[in-house]
Amino acid sequence: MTARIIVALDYADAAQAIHLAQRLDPTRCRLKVGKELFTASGPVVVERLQAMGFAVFLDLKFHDIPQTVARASRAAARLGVWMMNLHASGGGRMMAAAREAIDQESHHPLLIAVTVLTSMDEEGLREIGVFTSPLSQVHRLANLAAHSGMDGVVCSAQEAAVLRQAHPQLLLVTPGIRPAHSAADDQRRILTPAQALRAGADHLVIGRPITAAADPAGALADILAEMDRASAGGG
Ligand SMILES: O=C(O)c1cc(=O)[nH]c(=O)n1[C@@H]1O[C@H](COP(=O)(O)O)[C@@H](O)[C@H]1O
Repeated sequence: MTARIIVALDYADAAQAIHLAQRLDPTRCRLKVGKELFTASGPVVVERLQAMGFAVFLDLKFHDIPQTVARASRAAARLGVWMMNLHASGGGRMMAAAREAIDQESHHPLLIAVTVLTSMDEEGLREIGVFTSPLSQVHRLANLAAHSGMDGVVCSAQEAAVLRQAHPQLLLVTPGIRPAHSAADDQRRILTPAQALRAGADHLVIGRPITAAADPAGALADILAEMDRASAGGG
């Protein structure tokens, strides 16, 4: 159960991210460095977190022409990160180019494709010309990701059960996780940690419910306990 949680370090600078990391235990969670923190602090923050013993998910969601994404993916692999991601909607050629670039490196991060962002709903998809449900769009992009050599996909836990059946080999990384009674914030497709686990999620990305808590380590411990209960058949 332990390292299934990835804590999203959505901070404005390295000092705040390191401060939070110092309150967490690398045997009990992994950490995610996303666009805000990486843009502000660069690779140094990734290196510092790794030196503290944390496995790092570099969440830059690459989406560009195949050559640009391939070269960016190679740079991410050279940083030694555990996991990295790109947008499946960048297409099969883009994903395959990233796969090929990473395979040529000595260190191979897990390469994960984002399907439909958890902040999107059916109306949000319509706005961008996608006239189908989030579930069917997630399904379509997960199929493409699987055929393009991805190790896994990012999806909402609401879609995890269907994808678990269709793609037993794919890692399912699920943000949009909210313990019961916590605020949804800008997320639209959410589930609790226990529900996500039961749906077949491998890794749960959790930000504000941990980082905005008065006691982040305590909030993480509570979520891990809920997951333990769920996997024991309760919760
Ligand atoms: O790739 C991601 O990690 C991601 C994909 C997605 O569809 N939805 C999503 O929320 N995320 C990330 O997961 C984290 C969720 O944070 P909280 O909403 O604070 O738990 C943020 O860092 C998002 O960037």
